[in-house]
Amino acid sequence: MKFTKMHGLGNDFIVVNGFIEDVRIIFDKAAKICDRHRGIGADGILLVLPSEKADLKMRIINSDGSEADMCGNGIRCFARYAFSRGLVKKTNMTVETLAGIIKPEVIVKDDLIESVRVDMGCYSLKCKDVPLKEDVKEEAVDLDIEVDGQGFKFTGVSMGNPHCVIFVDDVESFPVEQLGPKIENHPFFPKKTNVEFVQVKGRDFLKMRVWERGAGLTMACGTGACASAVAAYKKGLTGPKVTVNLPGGDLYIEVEESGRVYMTGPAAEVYTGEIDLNIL
Ligand SMILES: N[C@@H](CCC[C@H](N)C(=O)O)C(=O)O
Repeated sequence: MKFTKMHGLGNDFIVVNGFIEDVRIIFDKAAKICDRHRGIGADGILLVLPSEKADLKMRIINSDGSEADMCGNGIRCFARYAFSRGLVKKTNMTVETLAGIIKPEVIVKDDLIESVRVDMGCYSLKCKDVPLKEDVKEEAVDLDIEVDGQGFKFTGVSMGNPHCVIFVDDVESFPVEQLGPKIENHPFFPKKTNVEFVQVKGRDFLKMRVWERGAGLTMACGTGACASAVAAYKKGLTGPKVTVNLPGGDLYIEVEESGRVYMTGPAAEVYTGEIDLNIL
């Protein structure tokens, strides 16, 4: 199987072109392919597929083999891959995902791809959309959760995939690896959840670390950055446009009154390779 290794702020992916590869076997082998010691190694796999509803379809498989509805860093890599290989000829494209049609735009300057701006669709704070086990409130803002005997306030956000955003005083020293997996698997979240720990540094600046559903600690999460920006804005902690600083770098997020969210950031290609999946 031929593949391309890409990343968005260090959130890394194995991209496979489903127009030329038989991708069916990948679902069973995903965890082995993503293993950093015995496989290629990545936070996830992106499948490039034909679509009847959009220019292309993207499927996302987490490093534990589970399928995700959406991936923010992934869609920027996907758009760069599709544009640079001529699968889509225009800089604006539509991509079918399990979270609906997402619209990335490749930003080209001096013949080089500088960044990708993505219309991520609309967020939802409704408990049933996040989803939360119980429909406790009209909006999932400032709900209580207890882990390891400690209580936290969280905001549940759907960006097509589930997010639990927790504001903390000092994100650098926060025990993300200890509490992240417990919140990911907390009974509140029937489909599990991505978990963002966020420090407000200013009206237009957030610092965030993430524990991802199905992938654990990653250097960045695009949908997580969008969910954090939404939660901060809804709580009045920031304005609608923020830079979100993650361990892998910065993303720029804009939240519109309509609920539509835009994300801008880089996407990089690292190398192409070929692997015999029978040996895994
Ligand atoms: N890293 C991604 C999110 C990938 C999917 C996520 N782990 C899930 O299961 O929802 C991003 O950049 O958004």
